[in-house]
Amino acid sequence: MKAETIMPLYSARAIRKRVAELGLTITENYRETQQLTVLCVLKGAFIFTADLVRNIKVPCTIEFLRASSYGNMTSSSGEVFIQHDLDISNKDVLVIEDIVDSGLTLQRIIGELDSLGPSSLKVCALLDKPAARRYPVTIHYRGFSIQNVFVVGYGLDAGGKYRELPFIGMLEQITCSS
Ligand SMILES: O=P(O)(O)OC[C@H]1O[C@H](OP(=O)(O)OP(=O)(O)O)[C@H](O)[C@@H]1O
Ligand code: HPA
Ligand SMILES: [Mg+2]
Repeated sequence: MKAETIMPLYSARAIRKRVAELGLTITENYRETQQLTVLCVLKGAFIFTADLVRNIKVPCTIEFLRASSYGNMTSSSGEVFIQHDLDISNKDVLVIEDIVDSGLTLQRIIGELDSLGPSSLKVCALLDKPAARRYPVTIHYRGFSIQNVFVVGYGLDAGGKYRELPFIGMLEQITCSS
């Protein structure tokens, strides 16, 4: 029998502190911008985006894009399903991701958004897993760099579970004798 445990990695307090720092840096870098388009990548980035935008002191328009490739698995299916109804022509766009793992999702999103003619396109990711990267991508604002482990909480899921946790933890599967 398999059971799951979660080993805490970043507490709610540590996340709050880092999100505030990111907000300050982003505010500084966009201080001349009239209206920043913040693009939340659903579902994983919904909590991070909600917290981050309250730390960005520049007028924002919040938009959403749906990207999915993991489904119920802990490794990428290799295909990314993307859905949106964006009009970002001539807009300053900041893409918000919860995690960049293989890089496939972000690479596909950037390809799609580039074709829509934004005036600038940058990426903010809470978590970066550089050891897992297979598709090169640029992350302009990074919360934490983590090892090659599967993490959950603060928006991140495993098969749809654990998004609601206020902290980020490593998912561990243990085999129990029954
Ligand atoms: O760098 P990659 O290997 O592509 O992995 C990163 C992507 O995978 C997760 O999305 P997922 O497909 O699980 O959808 P979800 O956000 O709805 O959970 C995560 O939220 C990122 O968007
Ligand atoms: O480590 C992860 N956790 C949750 N979702 C993910 N999607 C890519 N990597 C991860
Ligand atoms: Mg997921």
